[in-house]
Amino acid sequence: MNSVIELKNINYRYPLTEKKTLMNINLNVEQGTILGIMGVNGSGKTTLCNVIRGFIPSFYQGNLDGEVLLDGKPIAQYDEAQLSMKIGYIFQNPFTQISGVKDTVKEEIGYGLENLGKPSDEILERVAKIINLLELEDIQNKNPFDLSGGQKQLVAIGSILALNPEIIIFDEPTSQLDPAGTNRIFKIIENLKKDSKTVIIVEHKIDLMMECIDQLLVLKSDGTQLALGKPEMVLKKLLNENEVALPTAARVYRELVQRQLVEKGESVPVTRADIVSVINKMEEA
Ligand SMILES: Nc1ncnc2c1ncn2[C@@H]1O[C@H](COP(=O)(O)OP(=O)(O)OP(=O)(O)O)[C@@H](O)[C@H]1O
Repeated sequence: MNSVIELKNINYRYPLTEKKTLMNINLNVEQGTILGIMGVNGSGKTTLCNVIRGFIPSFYQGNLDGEVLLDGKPIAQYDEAQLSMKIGYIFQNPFTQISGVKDTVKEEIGYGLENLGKPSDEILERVAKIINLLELEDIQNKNPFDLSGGQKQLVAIGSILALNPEIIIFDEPTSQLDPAGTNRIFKIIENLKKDSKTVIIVEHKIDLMMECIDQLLVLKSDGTQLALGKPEMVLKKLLNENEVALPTAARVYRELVQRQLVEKGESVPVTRADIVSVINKMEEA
């Protein structure tokens, strides 16, 4: 498999701050896989996304050490236009993503394509597809500023998906969404993987995140890397730490092990199906 994103020994300090926000981060994301990032508030998840997108150091400045490679090439060798086409970034705050220059949701979703100079029939076709995918039919003619927070978040996601980037970074994409909207986004993420897209997701709804990720990175509160790897192995490590909250499957498993109802195995259940299978086996025994 091709390594799409590689971070080698990343250390970063924001301007005018004394403490580094990220320390010794090493990461490798293969094409068509989903990386989940977990960590408490302020552990550096958004900062890390900004490093991968190249906003650090170009926009935020500060001191960045280490290497960021995209498709094996240093990120500094890509210009901003190339990066914006290659990597879609869905910001934590959807309000910052709305362009402010379009009067309707459908125009807003097509705005990025328009900037790329795509022909209008292609824009119309792609926008219609996105509206259908995100179920935005009822609000497609509304002004983006007249939308609720959750609706704005869906429009912001739609604007990025319309551009069809190879890599998509979702920084807390469901923070404003109700359960139906949240499920829609996770379905879309699974479909992106089927389309061989590479996805990075930061999400506090960890149970849902566990259902779709291939690799899990956990940041410590001091900005260092606590664990990276297959979720079942990372969660095994987290069982003995109090650094972050565990997903439900792992918490239930830890309780069952502590009560000596199941024997501790090589890996830890990650998904709902995993823990159901542990419980079924326990009942059979
Ligand atoms: N522009 C900035 N200048 C200086 N420090 C910053 C800046 N942006 C973020 N920080 C600091 O960097 C640290 C990491 O912030 P970051 O937003 O990356 O964390 P996070 O893990 O994404 O948090 P959350 O879960 O709350 O979104 C925090 O201590 C924050 O105060």
